[in-house]
Amino acid sequence: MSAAPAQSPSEPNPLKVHIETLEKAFVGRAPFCSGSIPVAPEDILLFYGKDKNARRLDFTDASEEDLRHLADTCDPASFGVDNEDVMDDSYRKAGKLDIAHFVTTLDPVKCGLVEVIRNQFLEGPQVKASIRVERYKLNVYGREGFFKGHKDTPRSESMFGSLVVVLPTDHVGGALVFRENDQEWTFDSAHAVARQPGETLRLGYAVFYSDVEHAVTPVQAGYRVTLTYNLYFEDPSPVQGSVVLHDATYDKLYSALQAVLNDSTFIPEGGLLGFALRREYPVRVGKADLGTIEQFLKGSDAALLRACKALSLNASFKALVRQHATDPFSVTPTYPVLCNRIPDVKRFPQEDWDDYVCRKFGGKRVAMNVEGIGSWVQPDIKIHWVLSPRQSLTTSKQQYMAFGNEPTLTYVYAHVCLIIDLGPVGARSGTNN
Ligand SMILES: O=C(O)CCC(=O)C(=O)O
Ligand SMILES: [Fe+2]
Repeated sequence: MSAAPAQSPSEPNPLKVHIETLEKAFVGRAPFCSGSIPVAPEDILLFYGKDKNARRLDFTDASEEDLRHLADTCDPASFGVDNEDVMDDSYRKAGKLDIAHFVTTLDPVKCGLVEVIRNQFLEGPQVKASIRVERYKLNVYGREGFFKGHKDTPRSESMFGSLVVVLPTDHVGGALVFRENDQEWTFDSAHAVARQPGETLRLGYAVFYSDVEHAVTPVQAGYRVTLTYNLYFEDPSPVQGSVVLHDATYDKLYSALQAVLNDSTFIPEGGLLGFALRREYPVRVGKADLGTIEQFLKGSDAALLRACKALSLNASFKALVRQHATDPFSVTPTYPVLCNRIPDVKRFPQEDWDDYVCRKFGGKRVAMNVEGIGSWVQPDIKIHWVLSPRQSLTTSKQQYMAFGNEPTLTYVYAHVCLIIDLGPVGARSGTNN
């Protein structure tokens, strides 16, 4: 009888290789798309004002004087920190008009922007989802106007994205910058709308998931005028539609999961496979069950769930909650706890925090590296993380204190995980793959 060959130190660890395969497959498209689109002159008329004497501005030939009048009519734009409206021109220097103070002839459906959202931004069955485009604000950035990095405040569970339309005015600077993990993308919107005499008028646009950090760099000359819209899924987005649409991320994830699960050396005894979702999701403060998340998944997160369903895997959404000690030196460190819902941890006891969360919310302590944890504390479960959560999730005020474009604490962004409970080889799922 020959002994099983010992693994040499130079040989890659097969579990690690499989985990890396899954991680690579769980990469979707960039979290935004941008460009320019031709527009008819009659579609870029603006009527604005705060009293009976509204003014008409035609963007086909707006003069510097016209734009200055618009800028002077604007209110200084604030931004939201928690539920406070903060005015701080080291963070945002711009003028804004609320929807009561302007109307435009621009129709995002007629001018082709909704088509762009479907064809260039959404993926898989969501291409067919019905989308609501809600007019939100008009912003004017004069010389040295800017907006530092922020996420757009979630306004409901079904809000998935933001649309920024840059009107055709001569200006320099004011690029939109998107950041995610270690990546950064720049959309030079001034260049997108610049035109030589006789050239067609064009609108600049950017569509992005509203939980993506974005910023507007300083305007160096001219006026940059934008219209912003909030984007919602009108109905829960179809996870499995009758029409089969090509979805490259889904195909990659399906094949990778299938290949990995077919390998009988991959977690042969069964266990938990964890994916921190790529995007964050709006949850209502104080009513934070994870029930609505499935309906409004974005990009590669939606593809992942579809692939799990197609393979009949037992997958569920969970929140990984970590203790946030007000004074980390005064409490004993605890393991993070995996919960079925998002507990409101604000008033939890600091000592024996994990016991409390487990008891009250049916949570399970997860074996993870925690500095200073005593060997007498035992975790309840181990998760093989394909993508481990970078941040914890709580509803504590500090955790949610994020810079948004609107002061509100009705909805906040939550980090959520998808956990696959894998059976042993031969009984991986409901259909024994
Ligand atoms: O004006 C822009 O380009 C973006 C504005 C923005 O991010 C916001 O209003 O939240
Ligand atoms: Fe924004």
